[in-house]
Amino acid sequence: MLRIDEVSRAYGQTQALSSLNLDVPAEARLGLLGPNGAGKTTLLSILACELAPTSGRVILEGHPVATQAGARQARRAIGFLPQKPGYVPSFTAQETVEYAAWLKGMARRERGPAARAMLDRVGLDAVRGRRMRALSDGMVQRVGLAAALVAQPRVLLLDEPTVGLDPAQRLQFRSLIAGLADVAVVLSTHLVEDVAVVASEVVVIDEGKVRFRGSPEELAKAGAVGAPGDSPIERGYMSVLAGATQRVDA
Ligand SMILES: Nc1ncnc2c1ncn2[C@@H]1O[C@H](COP(=O)(O)OP(=O)(O)OP(=O)(O)O)[C@@H](O)[C@H]1O
Repeated sequence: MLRIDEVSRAYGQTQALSSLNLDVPAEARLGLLGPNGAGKTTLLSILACELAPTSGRVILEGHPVATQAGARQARRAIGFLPQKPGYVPSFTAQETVEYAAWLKGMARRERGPAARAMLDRVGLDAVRGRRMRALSDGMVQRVGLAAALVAQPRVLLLDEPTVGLDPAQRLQFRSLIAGLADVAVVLSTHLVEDVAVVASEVVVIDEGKVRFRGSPEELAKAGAVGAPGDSPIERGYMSVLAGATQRVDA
């Protein structure tokens, strides 16, 4: 479905990603775990075709995304909820999602009904006329999800979507993601619990490289005796970061 091939990205002297390979199969549920600065946002922005790699290729449904026009086209197949999306505070929830539909090139007559249907799907039908500035953080995040899904993408990329949400909002958002069908999902997070609920496969990245790829159960098994952490998965994650375990078959 979506694949990156030997992708590197530098910002000046900082090497954010180094020769990274990753494939996202159709209907994948991929949790991307990594500490602050690991390269998660850079990786998702490249997968979303919003940021060009310094070297390497992005391949969508078998076709390399080689030009700016190609990237624009690819973005229609990809829904992206960035870590810090910018919204117009005076727009209503409905207008925000319709605007996203316009950016995706949807026809005028389709935008209103599609936005309404998507806001309904994320449980916000009752507040679709409310302005963005009057919504709670959890609601804003769900509007962002509706906007990312409005053009029915085949891949959905979510960059740390539960940061800043309270525990109830986090649970609600996670169960929304877990319930999505017909779309491949890549969710980046540094919260191990997000992965446990949402992902059937986990990729751990650190210092711009893939350190581990496997199921949440395999990550749990990777926990070294005495590793820090509150759960088996967290102990596995900490062990991978400490270099005690390495399993990459990405
Ligand atoms: N625009 C930029 N200019 C310079 N350096 C950058 C830029 N964006 C990211 N970096 C650096 O690249 C590295 C990877 O950053 P990135 O934001 O991709 O990591 P991350 O895993 O998403 O981190 P976080 O969990 O803190 O969001 C870090 O060292 C970061 O400081």
